[in-house]
Amino acid sequence: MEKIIVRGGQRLHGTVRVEGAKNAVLPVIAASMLASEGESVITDVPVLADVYTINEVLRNMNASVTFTNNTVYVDTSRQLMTEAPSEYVRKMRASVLVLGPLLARYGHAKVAMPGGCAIGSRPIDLHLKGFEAMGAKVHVGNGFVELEAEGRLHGAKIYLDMPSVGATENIMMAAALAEGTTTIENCAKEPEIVDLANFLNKMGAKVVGAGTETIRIEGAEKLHGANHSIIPDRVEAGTFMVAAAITGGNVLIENAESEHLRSVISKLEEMGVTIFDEGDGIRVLGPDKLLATDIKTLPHPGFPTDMQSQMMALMLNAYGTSVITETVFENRFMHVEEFRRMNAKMKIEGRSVIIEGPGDLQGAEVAATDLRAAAALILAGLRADGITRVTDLKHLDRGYVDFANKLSALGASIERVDANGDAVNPFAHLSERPVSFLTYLSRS
Ligand SMILES: CC(=O)N[C@H]1[C@@H](OP(=O)(O)OP(=O)(O)OC[C@H]2O[C@@H](n3ccc(=O)[nH]c3=O)[C@H](O)[C@@H]2O)O[C@H](CO)[C@@H](O)[C@@H]1O
Ligand SMILES: C=C(OP(=O)(O)O)C(=O)O
Repeated sequence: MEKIIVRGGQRLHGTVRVEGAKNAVLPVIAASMLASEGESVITDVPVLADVYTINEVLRNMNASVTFTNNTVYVDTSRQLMTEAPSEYVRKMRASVLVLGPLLARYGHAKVAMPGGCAIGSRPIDLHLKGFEAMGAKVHVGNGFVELEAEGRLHGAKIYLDMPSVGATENIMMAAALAEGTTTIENCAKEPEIVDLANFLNKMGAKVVGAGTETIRIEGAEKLHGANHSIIPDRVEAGTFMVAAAITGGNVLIENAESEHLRSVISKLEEMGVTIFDEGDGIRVLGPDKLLATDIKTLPHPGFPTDMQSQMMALMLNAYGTSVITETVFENRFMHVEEFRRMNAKMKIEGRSVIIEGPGDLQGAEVAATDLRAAAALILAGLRADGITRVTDLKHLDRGYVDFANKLSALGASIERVDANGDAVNPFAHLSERPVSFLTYLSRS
């Protein structure tokens, strides 16, 4: 089994560049299926396992998809199949984002029902209620969800019980080809929602209000392919901010957008970290002594759940009592047990974790429980005494491009090795060799 081996104690310094956002590119590639003519050219695409998975989903439905040089070319002008291949859908929950585009374009869509995962049960009831309001019939059974509509979907007024990112995206995509106007109230306001709305508008849709709590979409009769570049990954940027902070380092994070990271920046500043905009990025200076703080995860612009475990690694090294409250996912504390293997002192109380710091973190063999936990354990290893070995790297590769090498370039003592202890770089030339990457992932 592959491992990342980290020797703690190096201060990070230098420059790192963040990639396009995973959580923006997946819905954008799904949305490209709405085009009945022309090619979509999507740039600044990160070379991630999830991108290969969504590309395979589309290819298996008869779309033409090419991924090279961080650019995805999608042509969906020929007739698509409306059932997504379960083999790939099961690898990634974001595959449910094909439902909205297929339903709107063909009046039919079928995918394997996504199950729960390591961070919670993750139902899709809000997506389905939205489709029903627009005229679709929903059948759930035998492990599948199937949607049918006679003729075009119609516009509807939809109120989301909670501002779900995926439901907002799916409904927005379906509404882009529906007859009439759809409003989504109490919708998600994440930067990735705005990026998707911008792409839809380039395809000929009329979407207004993205980034606020009400989005209005006037349906178009047809949409065409468009060129679009993906926004920077705010979670990758936040992860490198924590890497600089936890090691008392000095790192310039290029291509990071501070407007998307307000809540993270504010909490890091409370902990004593110095942060300022520089050029097209953010400079982060870690203090000698980190201070405790509290965070509560919330929908944007609140503190992102996708940064919760990385902040936990930081708080383990901060002076005082820190409390993390997770309100978005009911089960996103699996990494606590792994941190305990590293001698972390923390207590789970309901949806909160109480951390007494600074602990005396020691290197240990730990397993990634989800993709952000993978990064968080590596971050903890950067500061721990001795050697940390992190396994289950398939999670990491879903969301971080070349994480170990990027940290190594900043001065970390880190390497990725295979079962024989030989160095590996799974990302070398990947964009030219998607199939071998998928093979690699299924092995790791
Ligand atoms: C690919 C992608 O963009 N993933 C992100 C997206 O996931 P995702 O879109 O799955 O997250 P949601 O915003 O939908 O989920 C938020 C909460 O709403 C609940 N819920 C959601 C839909 C629904 O129909 N019913 C329901 O109850 C979920 O169980 C969860 O408790 O937003 C999450 C919250 O910021 C991030 O952690 C994920 O990284
Ligand atoms: C939870 C995440 O992603 P996904 O919704 O794709 O599982 C994440 O990016 O941290």
